[in-house]
Amino acid sequence: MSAAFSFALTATDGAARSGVISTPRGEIRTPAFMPVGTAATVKAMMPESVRATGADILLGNTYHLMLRPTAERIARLGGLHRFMNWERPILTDSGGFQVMSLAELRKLTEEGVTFRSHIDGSRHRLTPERSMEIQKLLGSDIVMCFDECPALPADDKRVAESMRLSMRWAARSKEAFGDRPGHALFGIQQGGVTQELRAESAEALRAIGFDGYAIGGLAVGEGQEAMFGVLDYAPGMLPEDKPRYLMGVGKPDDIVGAVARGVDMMDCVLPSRSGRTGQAFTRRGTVNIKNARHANDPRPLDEDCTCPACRNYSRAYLHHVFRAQEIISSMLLTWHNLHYFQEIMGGMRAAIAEGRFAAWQAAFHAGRAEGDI
Ligand SMILES: CNc1nc2cc3c(=O)[nH]c(N)nc3c(CCN)c2[nH]1
Repeated sequence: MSAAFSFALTATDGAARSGVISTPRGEIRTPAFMPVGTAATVKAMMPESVRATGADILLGNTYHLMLRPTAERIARLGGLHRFMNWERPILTDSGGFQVMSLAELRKLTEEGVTFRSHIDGSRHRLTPERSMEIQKLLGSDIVMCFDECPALPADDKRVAESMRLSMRWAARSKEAFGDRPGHALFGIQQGGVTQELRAESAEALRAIGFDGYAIGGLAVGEGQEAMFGVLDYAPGMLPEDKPRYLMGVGKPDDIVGAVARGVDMMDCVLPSRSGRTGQAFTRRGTVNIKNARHANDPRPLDEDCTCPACRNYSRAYLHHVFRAQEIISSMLLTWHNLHYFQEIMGGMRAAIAEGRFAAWQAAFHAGRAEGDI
């Protein structure tokens, strides 16, 4: 177990990279997909099941945990790892994005954001300093700077002002984070879809200096083409020897396209949230299990999948328990989706290490139907 936080690049293939992030709580194989455990749980999954899917790290959220059960209570109970029985690495987001998308009566100033809880209407304030304090109380291994992610559509002036505010907040986050061996602080690049603003943001973050660099401000409705357009240049603006984390992405083909452009880490609620709404991702395309055509189908979701849902259950069964709103429906579909997402990551890691990523990417796309299967 290393006492420090470090990143080792082990292979590159075109712009794609594979490597290992070492932390005191274990290693993270990159490219990595992080399941989202917003309220100290990956919904419908036991932590040991999350590990069984192949996840090395999961994500928690400052915003949700500060409101309920509060960071102070989690700290008193031994920190987030003990609290949720996940002893491997945890990355926590800093709260700014969630405040803007969830909270009510938000007020944004240079100091930070004041808002009312979407749970009980209580008043709260988040600043770079308070966000660092909360993430320290939680005990997360990778801490995110407190930033603002502008909602689209936004004109260049608004995006530039927002990015520059986030860069001032990044400096305050770094100052407040202090020197914490074994813990990492990641800066977050902003700048919308404007290359000059992305470059200005990358330079500002480099000057401050971080253990890793996230690409924020994307997957907010710009669409895959515009997102890939930014990813054609943004990862290369960030330090080559540090992890690059694309926030909030994405569908399987988004993830593959992002890794092809140099991204090392991603997180997304899609596999878990879709699992609860009856949508299963497979190598041949998407299965909407509530569709009547699955009612009598004895086959598994995916004959080539080794997850518990595909090994032991038919589409007919999954169709039945979804329609009956049985709890096992969310459990099985979430497990399958997270297993499949980790299979994609494992396939890419091996392909990059062996210099055959282009062939792997072609095979990935060849097997997929556009619509539902
Ligand atoms: C789903 N799309 C999406 N875009 C994001 C951008 C940021 C972003 O720009 N900043 C932060 N702090 N988080 C973001 C998140 C949350 C990641 N769990 C995003 N999610």
